[in-house]
Amino acid sequence: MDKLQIRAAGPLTGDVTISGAKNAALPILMATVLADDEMRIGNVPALRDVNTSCQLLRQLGAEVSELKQGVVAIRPQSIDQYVAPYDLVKTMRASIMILGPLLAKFGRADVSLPGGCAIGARPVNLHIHGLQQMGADVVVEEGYIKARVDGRLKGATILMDMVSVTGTENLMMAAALADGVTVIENAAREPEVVDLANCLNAMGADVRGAGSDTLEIHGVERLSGIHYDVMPDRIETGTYLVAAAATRGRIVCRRAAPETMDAVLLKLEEAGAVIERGEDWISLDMQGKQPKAVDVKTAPHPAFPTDMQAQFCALNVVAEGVSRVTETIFENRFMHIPELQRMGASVDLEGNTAMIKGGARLTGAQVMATDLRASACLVIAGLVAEGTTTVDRIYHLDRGYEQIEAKMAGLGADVTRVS
Ligand SMILES: CC(=O)N[C@H]1[C@@H](OP(=O)(O)OP(=O)(O)OC[C@H]2O[C@@H](n3ccc(=O)[nH]c3=O)[C@H](O)[C@@H]2O)O[C@H](CO)[C@@H](O)[C@@H]1O
Ligand SMILES: C=C(OP(=O)(O)O)C(=O)O
Repeated sequence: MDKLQIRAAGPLTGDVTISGAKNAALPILMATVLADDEMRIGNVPALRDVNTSCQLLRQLGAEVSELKQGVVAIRPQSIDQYVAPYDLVKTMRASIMILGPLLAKFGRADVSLPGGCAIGARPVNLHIHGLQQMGADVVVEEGYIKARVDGRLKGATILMDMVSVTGTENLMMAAALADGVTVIENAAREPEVVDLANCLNAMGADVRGAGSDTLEIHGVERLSGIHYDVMPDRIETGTYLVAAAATRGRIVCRRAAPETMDAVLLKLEEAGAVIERGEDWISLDMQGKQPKAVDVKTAPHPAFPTDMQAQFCALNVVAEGVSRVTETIFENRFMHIPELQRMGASVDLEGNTAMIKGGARLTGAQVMATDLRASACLVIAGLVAEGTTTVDRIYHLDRGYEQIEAKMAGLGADVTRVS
């Protein structure tokens, strides 16, 4: 199993090119099922989850090209299977987003229940309930969600009990081909939801209100194949910016989407970073100074994203001062804390809050990645620790960071992959 070895190499400096967003690419790949002809998706990151999605589409019978220079072509016309099996779904929770498109287009879908994962239980009751409100017959049997509808789904008014990103996306995709108008209230406002809505609209859908908490989707009878480029990854961008801040560095993120990152950029400024931004770039300069500790509380967009919480824990551990990091989205998203403690971090966990005493002198250790962003947190800690840090189980990292060693090397970091 691959591991990453990290040795401190001073402040990160230079330019890094940001990849397409995992969390936008995955729903958009699932949305290709809805099209009547070929879809070409660009700016697709070469990630394990993207491979899994392509494998899933192939399993359904779609013709899927190899990913070349960020472009994948998908011909959904040959789909003749409607089952997302456990073996694929267990490796990628986002597979649940095949449920809405398959059901809307073909009237049937059997999708394995994703089950819990390291960061929490992550139920999918809101996805199921919304489809039932649109007239689907849904049962959970033998570990599978089995959904059927005779003819088209029907437009409905759906109030989401909680803000759910993939829940909103699943129902938006289903509603795109439904008969009538669907209103989704308390919808997620994440930029990736907007990117999916833009893609659907370019295919001929009529989705209104994306980016607000109320979506109105006027169902259409057919959607066509188009070329669509996925938005830049705001979490990857944030991760490199935090890594630069922790090492007192100075970097520029190219092909980024600054307008999607307000909460994170504000926190970095509070930590003492000088941030500048253009249309598609963000620069960060710590001017050689130690970062200041910042309090963080995660919440749905536009508040601070849970997918950046672990990276800010690493920053706060080496920053000046004390901080509180509160996680409100997932019940078990502090698996990185015990690993940071093994490297010398001073952190007390009290319920959903980490109380962090900054200024730690971290030392390299063997640590275990338990989920995607926890892995990124440990890489950042390794960049400032004395000695060698070995991060095990980096298959988590490969779900979300394209060519992390090469990108880190381009910024002067000493990060190598060992088998
Ligand atoms: C592929 C993708 O886009 N993943 C992102 C997506 O995950 P995902 O869409 O799975 O996360 P949700 O927004 O659905 O989860 C938010 C909260 O709602 C709860 N919930 C959700 C659905 C449901 O049916 N019932 C329920 O109770 C969850 O357990 C969680 O506590 O949004 C998360 C929150 O920003 C991010 O961390 C993930 O990176
Ligand atoms: C939790 C994440 O992803 P997923 O929903 O795919 O597990 C993430 O991107 O941090």
